[in-house]
Amino acid sequence: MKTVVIGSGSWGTALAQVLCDNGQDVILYGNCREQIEDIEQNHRNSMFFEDVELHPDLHATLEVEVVADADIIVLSVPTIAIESVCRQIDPLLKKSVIVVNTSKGFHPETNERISEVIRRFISPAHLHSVVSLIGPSHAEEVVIRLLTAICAVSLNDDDAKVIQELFSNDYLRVYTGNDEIGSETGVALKNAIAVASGVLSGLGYGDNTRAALMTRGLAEMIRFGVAMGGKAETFIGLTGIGDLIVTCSSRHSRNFQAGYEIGKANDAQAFWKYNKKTVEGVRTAKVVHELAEKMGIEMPIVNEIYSVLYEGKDPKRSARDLMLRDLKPEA
Ligand SMILES: NC(=O)C1=CN([C@@H]2O[C@H](COP(=O)(O)OP(=O)(O)OC[C@H]3O[C@@H](n4cnc5c(N)ncnc54)[C@H](OP(=O)(O)O)[C@@H]3O)[C@@H](O)[C@H]2O)C=CC1
Ligand SMILES: O=C(CO)COP(=O)(O)O
Repeated sequence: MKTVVIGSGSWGTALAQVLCDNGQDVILYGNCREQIEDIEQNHRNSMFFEDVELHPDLHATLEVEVVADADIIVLSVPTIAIESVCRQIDPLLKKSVIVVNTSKGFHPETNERISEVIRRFISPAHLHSVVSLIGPSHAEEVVIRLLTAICAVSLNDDDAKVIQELFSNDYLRVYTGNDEIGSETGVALKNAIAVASGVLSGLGYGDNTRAALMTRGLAEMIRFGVAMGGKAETFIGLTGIGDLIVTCSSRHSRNFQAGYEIGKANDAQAFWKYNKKTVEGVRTAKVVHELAEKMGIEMPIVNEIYSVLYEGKDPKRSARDLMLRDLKPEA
């Protein structure tokens, strides 16, 4: 089976290397010449992994036509690019493929989950199924083969198993799941909570604060995910609490890092002016804030991070307002 990974950024490179390690037929497609040439000529992707030497059999190309004879297509681009990539590849496909989504977030305008976007823009004749391969997995650690566990989530159980077997090895353990709504809302929302975690650290708060944020953030993730149609128990798995833990407490997380800078400056202006990295939680905070307001779901942390990012609210005041909300039981 031939796999094409689309997106030569950090996650696409790390996942393509996993498949090389597993002896699979894989090629990485990207639209950035510098990244592709670096991989092909130097076995490195220095823009993302400074000193990591990549698998010698990892090949990368600027030619999107490689998707034509693929059996499996892995999408590793930011959520804002998912629609355009699907539109670009659909006319090129010659087989019915499994599309593996690895992005975490929602469509920036329609607020759809990413599996829904893929089903809308890849024609049924070309789409065998969608599998989301998601969970706690910083690319910086997977690329140096540190032990990691994630989940292949799909409405098609057989294809979830295909993807599980394709990617599993002695450093990457892949579970399967079928709660697409719960898992995809979980991995999206944890990014917004991770921005808040960074803000609180940047403001100088400590471990107690982070534990409180993660616990109450999880409560919001469950409330929102269940209202969208997901199962509560999914949120105590890898695509819920697992991904929340790794993103809220890791120096690798770009969501955490962005929040940290905002907290340190006690202001989000510099983030909007200078950030060039993929920080999915920022858009997710907006999508979830809007959806939750429409559906009447109580999301105090997401609403505060939305106010900091989009309404210029002072982060310190946001933290204080969260502490001084009406007192209530923990539920
Ligand atoms: N990094 C990680 O540890 C993990 C990331 N994810 C998720 O994976 C998704 C991708 O993130 P990540 O790899 O980190 O992001 P990066 O910013 O590291 O890389 C994104 C890559 O996608 C490329 N790209 C953007 N638009 C297109 C397009 N239209 N066609 C082809 N390539 C395109 C970018 O190219 P260019 O540089 O030219 O813009 C870049 O190479 C996100 O949703 C993220 O949440 C999930 C798990 C782990
Ligand atoms: O999703 C991730 C880890 O599971 C990556 O997190 P960041 O996008 O915050 O770096």
